[in-house]
Amino acid sequence: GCIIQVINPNTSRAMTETIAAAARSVAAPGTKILAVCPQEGVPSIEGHFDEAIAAIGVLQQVKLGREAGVSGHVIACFGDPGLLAARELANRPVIGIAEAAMHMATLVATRFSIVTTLPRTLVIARHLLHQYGFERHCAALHAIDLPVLALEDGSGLAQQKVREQCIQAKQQDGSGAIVLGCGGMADLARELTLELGIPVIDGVSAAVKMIESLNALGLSTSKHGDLDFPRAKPLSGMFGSFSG
Ligand SMILES: O=C(O)C[C@H]1NC(=O)NC1=O
Repeated sequence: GCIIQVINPNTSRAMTETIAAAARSVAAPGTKILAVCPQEGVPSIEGHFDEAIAAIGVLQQVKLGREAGVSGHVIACFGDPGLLAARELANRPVIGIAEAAMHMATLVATRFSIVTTLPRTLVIARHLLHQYGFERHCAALHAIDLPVLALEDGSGLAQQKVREQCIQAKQQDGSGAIVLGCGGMADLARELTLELGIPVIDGVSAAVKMIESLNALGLSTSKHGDLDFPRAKPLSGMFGSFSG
């Protein structure tokens, strides 16, 4: 069996549990999910500053996962923070939930919509569409205009807003699939797919199955070229723990 490390880059334990449950719901019988989050950092990731802080925690967790011998790593935040840096550190596959969900959407529809949290994070999704080459596949992006942790406040308001945005996207965007733009929405995909009759895709579960596929194909992060391990050099202060 194999172990897949699923990293919630924010420090919200409730969201880590939501993410872990989504990962476990699709994991193959022989796959163990190791759900983690950084010891220190940001409680939610809602912009460029938060992403920069969260990326350090992602790298610390990837290093721990590599030392524990995990068979792959999932970065369970829709901004995929630290993705390429993590691939330099890792010897196994590293997949972000945004790229995973976007890839899956292109396999079932010619165009997809994205539903995320705060309007200010729409630009992050746009940057990823450009980076991954999916701009022409994305018909529209929507935000529920609630903070990320509203998904964990127990009121159900954020979940209702996600549902409303998905219904609007299905009716207005001309897209055949919808990508959920937050790790905290991971538990909503199955029910929304059934209720709305359109593929609603969660990147956490998509990424877990992609890691299992890469493992089954004997494929892992290429260490030939720019994703080779970082060049050795003395790292000072808090970064010393990355040395060696
Ligand atoms: O960008 C967002 O809205 C969602 C993103 N932030 C976060 O803390 N986890 C996420 O998936």
